[in-house]
Amino acid sequence: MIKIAITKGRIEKQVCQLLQSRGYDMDPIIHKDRELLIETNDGLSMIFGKANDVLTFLEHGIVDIGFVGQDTLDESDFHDYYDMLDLNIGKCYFAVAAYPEYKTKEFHRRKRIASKYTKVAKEYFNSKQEDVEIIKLEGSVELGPVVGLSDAIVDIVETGSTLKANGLEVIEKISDISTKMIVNKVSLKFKKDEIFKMIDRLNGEE
Ligand SMILES: Nc1ncnc2c1ncn2[C@@H]1O[C@H](COP(=O)(O)OP(=O)(O)OP(=O)(O)O)[C@@H](O)[C@H]1O
Ligand SMILES: O=P(O)(O)OC[C@H]1O[C@H](OP(=O)(O)OP(=O)(O)O)[C@H](O)[C@@H]1O
Repeated sequence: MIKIAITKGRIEKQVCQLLQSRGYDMDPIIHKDRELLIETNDGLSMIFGKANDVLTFLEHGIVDIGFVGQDTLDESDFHDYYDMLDLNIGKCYFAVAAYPEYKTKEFHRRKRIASKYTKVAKEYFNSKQEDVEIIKLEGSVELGPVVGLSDAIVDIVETGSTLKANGLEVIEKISDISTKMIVNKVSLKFKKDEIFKMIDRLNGEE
């Protein structure tokens, strides 16, 4: 049996649809109610959790495979996994965003940057050799500039409509995000054939 953790929320449905389109029996998932662990008829055991918890389950060997966004991987300090496949879904990107005047404004103090992804934000501004103050927000990060808490934000942009609705714009794109299939290193040793079979199926090669 292959044990899988799928990130709940936005990408959950797309991952399940992809598995279904590649011939996996997703009926037990489609008809699930509030259950968090489901076993399918073709030997998959699936749990659904918050993005960071998917990494925790994989790190502790509870699951063999995780389906998780690159954003979560970028923000995490855990790197001891194999990044096996880009599913090409859940596509969006990290960007610095602010009011248009940010580009021409002169700052006589450290800029304040709000983000849910403080590690990504820190690394980005470090790479620019800019010393900024990073302020952690848990969500609705666009509020940072709107309420005057920060000069800019580092956040996920998909359609850009949240930025637009709040008068903000992309100042600079940082990096692309999509959903990845990651694998526990020990699992790849002991369940190599099953895992590669799944990769082939997801690649449409079987
Ligand atoms: N517009 C988007 N905003 C945020 N995440 C997106 C977007 N589009 C795709 N994603 C991907 O979906 C994943 C899950 O996002 P989702 O918003 O469902 O959960 P979350 O980030 O844990 O937020 P919440 O705390 O609201 O549950 C993200 O990690 C990212 O990889
Ligand atoms: O470019 P868009 O298509 O508008 O998508 C981007 C928005 O979606 C995400 O927020 P989410 O809805 O997950 O809520 P949150 O801000 O509370 O995390 C992200 O943080 C942006 O706010």
